[in-house]
Amino acid sequence: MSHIKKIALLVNPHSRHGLGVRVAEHAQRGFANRGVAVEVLTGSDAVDAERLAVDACNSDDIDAVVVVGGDGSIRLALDAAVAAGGTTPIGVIPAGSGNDLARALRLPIDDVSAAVDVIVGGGVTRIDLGRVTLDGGATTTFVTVAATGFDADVTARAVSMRWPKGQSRYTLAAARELIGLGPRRYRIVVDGEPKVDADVVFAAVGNTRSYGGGMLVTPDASLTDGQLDVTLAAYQRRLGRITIARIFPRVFTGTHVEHSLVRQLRGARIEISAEPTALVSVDGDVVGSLPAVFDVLPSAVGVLTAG
Ligand SMILES: Nc1ncnc2c1ncn2[C@@H]1O[C@H](COP(=O)(O)OP(=O)(O)OP(=O)(O)O)[C@@H](O)[C@H]1O
Repeated sequence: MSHIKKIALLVNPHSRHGLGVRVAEHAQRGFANRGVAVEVLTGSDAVDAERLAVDACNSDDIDAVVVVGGDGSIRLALDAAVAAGGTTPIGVIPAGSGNDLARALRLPIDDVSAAVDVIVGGGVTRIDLGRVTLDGGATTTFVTVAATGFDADVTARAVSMRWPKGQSRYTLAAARELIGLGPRRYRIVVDGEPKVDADVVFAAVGNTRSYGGGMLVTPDASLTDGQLDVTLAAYQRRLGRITIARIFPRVFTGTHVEHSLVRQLRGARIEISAEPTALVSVDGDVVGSLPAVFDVLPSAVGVLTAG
């Protein structure tokens, strides 16, 4: 018998341009059919949604907080679970644009009934969270990938575009950002050891393998290893734009890491600075700029997964 008897369903009505509401109705029927009681929570904004999620995690009669939304909403619920002591498991009904956490955990995407089955099954995997500390001390957690430099510039541009949808939005945004591409001197320290002092195009710090809807930027990252994976691309003045234009599409398959200008690092604490500075985005939201420290909160929270 499942121990999931009552859930709080945290719905982001704005995820994937409003799709979240319909997905939530479908999920509610699924839970009702399986005898699980549902309390629907819809915040008036992201801050209100996180407050509701913390209250639900602290409530004795809620067995899990289930998110209907994308990675931004999931991060909000995971933060709430950590704030409430990290014992309430988080379920995921994917309804975002990217759904990269769901991909990493092999959760059903575009199959609400199957996602409900996973949640009712009650299996829990404890996962790591990433954390960014910006200059001045402000912190933000992330669940998928923190991007800096060219790929944060691409993210910033892509999220501001209404068209096209899906991965082609990133390709178009990348083409536009290539026009103004220049080198930045990056210094990267991994677990106290200086590793990089070079002209770099981008450095991404991954908790999951993919971001942006399956782009395998840190293809060997694991949610359960207590480490963060870094992928960076060196800048070569002569080859700059052409090389990046060649490397970038290979991110979709993860084969970019085989290119001689691309390097991978792994550690629990990554310090990155750049001259000139570069944007930092986490889970697809721009949060500030370098310098920043990226570290891991190992096994911080439980997510409902199959088996
Ligand atoms: N009730 C709410 N009202 C307004 N904003 C919300 C609410 N709940 C969550 N949000 C915010 O909306 C943003 C986007 O939501 P979400 O990640 O669910 O969808 P998405 O952007 O379509 O998907 P993805 O992150 O996979 O690209 C997140 O940053 C999240 O914090």
